[in-house]
Amino acid sequence: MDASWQEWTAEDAAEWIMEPVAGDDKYRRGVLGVITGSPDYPGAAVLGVEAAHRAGVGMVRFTGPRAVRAAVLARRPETVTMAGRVQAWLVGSGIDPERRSFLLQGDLQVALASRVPVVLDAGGLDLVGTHTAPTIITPHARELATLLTEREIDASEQEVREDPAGWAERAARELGVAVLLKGPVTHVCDPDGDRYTVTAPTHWLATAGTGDVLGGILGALVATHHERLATDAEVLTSLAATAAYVQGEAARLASAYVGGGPVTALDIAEAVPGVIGSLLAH
Ligand SMILES: NC(=O)C1=CN([C@@H]2O[C@H](COP(=O)(O)OP(=O)(O)OC[C@H]3O[C@@H](n4cnc5c(N)ncnc54)[C@H](OP(=O)(O)O)[C@@H]3O)[C@@H](O)[C@H]2O)[C@@H](O)CC1
Ligand SMILES: Nc1ncnc2c1ncn2[C@@H]1O[C@H](COP(=O)(O)OP(=O)(O)O)[C@@H](O)[C@H]1O
Repeated sequence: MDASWQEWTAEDAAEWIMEPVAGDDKYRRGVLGVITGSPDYPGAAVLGVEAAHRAGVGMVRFTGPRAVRAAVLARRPETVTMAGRVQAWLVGSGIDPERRSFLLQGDLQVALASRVPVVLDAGGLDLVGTHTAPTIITPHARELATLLTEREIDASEQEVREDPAGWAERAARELGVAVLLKGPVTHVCDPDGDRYTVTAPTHWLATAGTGDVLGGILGALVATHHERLATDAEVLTSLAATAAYVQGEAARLASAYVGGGPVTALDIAEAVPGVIGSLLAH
């Protein structure tokens, strides 16, 4: 690996966990707006919302089709489905970009016009460049290749897998946003030259829905750091590296709990509070 990439450590991550203080309430802590899931992929919405709650956000406001809302509320009744002000957005997990409904297009326009920081995942990746708010994209190799090819930068999934550092940097430069490129080693960078890696501590992470969980953790961290982000958008990369670190450690912890056995995405979300607790004790 290129020596200019810095591996993110527990000490680094511990600096980016916002602990509540006496003067806080749910709004001061930060509200995350979530537009994820679809009738085809309701589970992605459930997983992201679960992870955001577990990562310690003030509130989650969820927007989505009725059946998806019902699934989210069945798992996490703490979620608010009434529209209102938010401090950050998580958009795209479990959404098919080819099948965005009229209603969804309207919700996306409102979200992206609000100028608060945005995490774009999966079916929201093509929205990059349509708004001016601080933005981080969270593709895996195939999604990054597709996104770049759509912007007339030819890239194949194989090429991205072979040189994730190079393609993550190129994407950040060409698209003008922060990039978290998922993989066994996750690469996080931005156009200003911040470059961090997070090496997954277990390969059990390679299972359906763990990326949706990562989106929820990152959304929560972005929402809880909204005040800092208002003056310093560059910290998006530190928050993203922290999210990947927390996700990886949660997977390790969940797997250790079953003697090194397999974990599901929901197991990982449920292990997030334990990881955050140990980071705070650091
Ligand atoms: N619980 C949920 O709701 C979950 C929801 N999720 C949500 O799903 C959405 C899509 O995410 P993704 O990563 O699958 O997207 P994408 O890059 O388009 O991949 C498609 C490519 O994979 C390939 N392929 C398919 N099957 C294959 C096979 N058996 N073996 C080998 N290849 C196979 C397929 O190839 P094809 O079959 O077309 O030849 C195509 O190239 C996204 O919104 C995400 O958030 C996920 O997080 C999971 C949990
Ligand atoms: N071989 C691997 N070892 C460890 N972690 C992996 C491996 N492959 C993928 N990951 C991680 O698993 C997660 C998968 O996310 P993603 O590809 O978005 O899947 P999904 O869409 O099913 O949620 C990412 O956080 C990625 O970094």
